[in-house]
Amino acid sequence: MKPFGRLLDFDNALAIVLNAVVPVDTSESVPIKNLFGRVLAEDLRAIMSIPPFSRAAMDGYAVIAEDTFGAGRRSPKSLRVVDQIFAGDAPFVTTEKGKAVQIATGAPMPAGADAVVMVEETERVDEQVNIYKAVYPGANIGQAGEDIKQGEIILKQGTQFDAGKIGVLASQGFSEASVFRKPRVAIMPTGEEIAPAGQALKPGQIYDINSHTLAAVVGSNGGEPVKMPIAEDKPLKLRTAIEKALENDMVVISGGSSVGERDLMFSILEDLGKVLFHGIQVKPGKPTMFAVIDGKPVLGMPGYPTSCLINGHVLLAPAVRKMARLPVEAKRPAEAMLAQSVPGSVGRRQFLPVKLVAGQAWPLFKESGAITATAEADGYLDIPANIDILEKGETVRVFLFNG
Ligand SMILES: Nc1nc2c(c(=O)[nH]1)N[C@H]1C(S)=C(S)[C@@H](COP(=O)(O)OP(=O)(O)OC[C@H]3O[C@@H](n4cnc5c(N)ncnc54)[C@H](O)[C@@H]3O)O[C@H]1N2
Ligand code: MOO
Repeated sequence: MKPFGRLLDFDNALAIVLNAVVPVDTSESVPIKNLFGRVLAEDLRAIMSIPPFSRAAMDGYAVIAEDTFGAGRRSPKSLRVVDQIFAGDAPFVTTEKGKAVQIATGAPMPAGADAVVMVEETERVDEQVNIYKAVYPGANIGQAGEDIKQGEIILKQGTQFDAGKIGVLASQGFSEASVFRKPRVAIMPTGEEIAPAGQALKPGQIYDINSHTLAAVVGSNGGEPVKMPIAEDKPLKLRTAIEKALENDMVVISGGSSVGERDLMFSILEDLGKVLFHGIQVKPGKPTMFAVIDGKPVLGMPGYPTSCLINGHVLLAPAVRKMARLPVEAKRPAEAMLAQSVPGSVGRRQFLPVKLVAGQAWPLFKESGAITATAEADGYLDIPANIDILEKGETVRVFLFNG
């Protein structure tokens, strides 16, 4: 058994982890339908202006604005309708003074016309149209290049695709983009007592929770979770499993991080590489450890599901985001009133899951082994190490898991 020794404070632990992870620098081409959330690997320039041609922004009549000057409800201007253009038609008709062309929203403007009168402001009488409202030049027209100009950078390297940015890409007729490869994060559960779903439990066994919660954290922060088989707590087996997992960009191990007889992780990691810390002044998550092996980061998470998941949010997620080239998540805390008093954990900074109900924060922590606390939680309180008690009714800041 190996005691922890000196515990590191959380900010230092996070800094060590972030310092050791490197952003991926290889890219791949991904079809547009799979681009949501991906990170663009190069600056993208417009190959065409959008709209590519000036087009009607309203259904109505394309006119020479001057012909409508002075038009009013009681003094309409009458123009001769010479043609009709639908969206998708090639622009061929020309408008001359005294003439109008019936036009649909999105149809190319006929040469000569410089405005569109909305159909609501007109009355059609056979070949004539009465215009009841004057329009200024440019009225109700989407000008060519008004949205995007050919040659300009439309999306910068490092942009994360959301719905709007996918739309900008689509405007150019691009069906794929070059994005950074997702960092592959191997997730390795350990322990004789852990069984995979679908397998009957032997006495003393429980189903694997951590590899699934960690995979969700990795996936939602731009990484690709690579699930490894559950490793037995035997030195040789663990060592071989870790070596295999190191084929990926990062390895996250759950369990065996504490100081029990079978908690072998520290000595194996120290043997394979360098353990940079073991033990953080946080609750939950004290036994968390971090090593670097052949330049690859290896994070050892506590086996307890709540400890593992909370530290997944606060320690693993920022590391994955950095590797995936995503911005540091700007945590916007929501203010709430504490619904129950909470004892501090003197000497350990506490990340306490809470549920928000009508502006009140309800503490949910049960014990480190319970998974339901994090399932019900909207976020967590970040309680400093020197707090003895947080009183009911105090205003607290809740860091939302999806905020
Ligand atoms: N003498 C001490 N004992 C413990 C200390 C300590 O400081 N001194 N720290 C405690 C704290 S705090 C934590 S947290 C746990 C962490 O222990 P380990 O990381 O070594 O994890 P295990 O012992 O392997 O497992 C703990 C618990 O979690 C269950 N588990 C493990 N993996 C999974 C999984 N993939 N899915 C679901 N549940 C899992 C495991 O069965 C155990 O019940 O140590 C305390 N002990
Ligand atoms: O540090 Mo442990 O993770 O409190 O349960």
